[in-house]
Amino acid sequence: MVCGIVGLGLMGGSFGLACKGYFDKIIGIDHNIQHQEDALKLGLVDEIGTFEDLKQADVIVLAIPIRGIINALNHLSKLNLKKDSLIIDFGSTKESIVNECPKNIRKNLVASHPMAGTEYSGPQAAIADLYYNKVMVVCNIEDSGEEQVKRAFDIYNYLKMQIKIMDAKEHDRHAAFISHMPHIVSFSIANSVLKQEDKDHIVTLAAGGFRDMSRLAKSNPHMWKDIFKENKKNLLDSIEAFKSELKKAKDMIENEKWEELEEWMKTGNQLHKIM
Ligand SMILES: NC(=O)C1=CN([C@@H]2O[C@H](COP(=O)(O)OP(=O)(O)OC[C@H]3O[C@@H](n4cnc5c(N)ncnc54)[C@H](O)[C@@H]3O)[C@@H](O)[C@H]2O)C=CC1
Ligand SMILES: O=C(O)C(=O)Cc1ccc(O)cc1
Repeated sequence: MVCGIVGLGLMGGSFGLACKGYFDKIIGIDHNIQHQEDALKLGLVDEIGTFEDLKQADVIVLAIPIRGIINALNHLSKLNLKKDSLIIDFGSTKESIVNECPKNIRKNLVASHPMAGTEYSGPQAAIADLYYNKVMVVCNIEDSGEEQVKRAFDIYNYLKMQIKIMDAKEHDRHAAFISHMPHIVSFSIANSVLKQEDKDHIVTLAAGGFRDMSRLAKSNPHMWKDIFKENKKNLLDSIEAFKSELKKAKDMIENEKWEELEEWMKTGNQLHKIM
């Protein structure tokens, strides 16, 4: 079986590494020549190709930013793909992808979101066990072909992933609160500390907590701009919810409601009991 991976960065590269034993051949496509060379050197794919080569692919993986995925789907809809080929996308939002997928290839697409990743990007960031034991959210499977869903699930099982089925609109709402807003908060922490503090004090006083809270601020701004743009409405709601908690904390501190503040923190302690 032949696989074509579009986007040889963290997600596409890691998929290539992990699926070596599943496919007979993996063709990699990337618009960045350096990334093509790195992907070959790192053994993420067997060869570098073009969109035309995807005509021979049984499985096509789109691991590029969301608008790029939608453009690629439009491009694929005009190619003479194998009849039952499976197209998987790894976009972090799902509603625009399922809504804007051209009708003639909608059955080929199994819209997926791996709840796995890191703050690093590019082929050098690829790791073989990125997907191992992680959740793969699959959206609106009723619009995908039966054969395609079966094949996608077989690949996810091969990767030892836990499959969860979700409606795309609901997925985007939940992802805004649980994944996207925390990234905004981390960037806000990084920017506010950079404005207030100098390098020496940051290095001296950065303990584990600060490193944990600011880790996501290392993430790729280009990729995240796309995610925030696609999920604008839900993201704004999640920022409002966060602002309201921050204001509550500020008011309790200002008015010296220390007992109330302690209770509020005890509520926050509950989160990690369910994860
Ligand atoms: N980074 C993460 O932790 C996660 C990312 N995702 C999603 O996966 C997708 C890929 O993300 P990453 O692998 O992290 O990004 P990345 O930046 O590491 O890799 C993307 C690769 O695609 C190439 N590329 C971009 N646009 C292209 C195009 N139009 N045609 C050909 N090549 C193109 C880039 O040169 C780069 O090599 C994004 O949609 C992202 O939202 C999903 C889950 C986790
Ligand atoms: O680095 C982390 O902890 C992440 O949260 C990575 C991540 C980024 C984007 C996604 O859509 C899913 C996971």
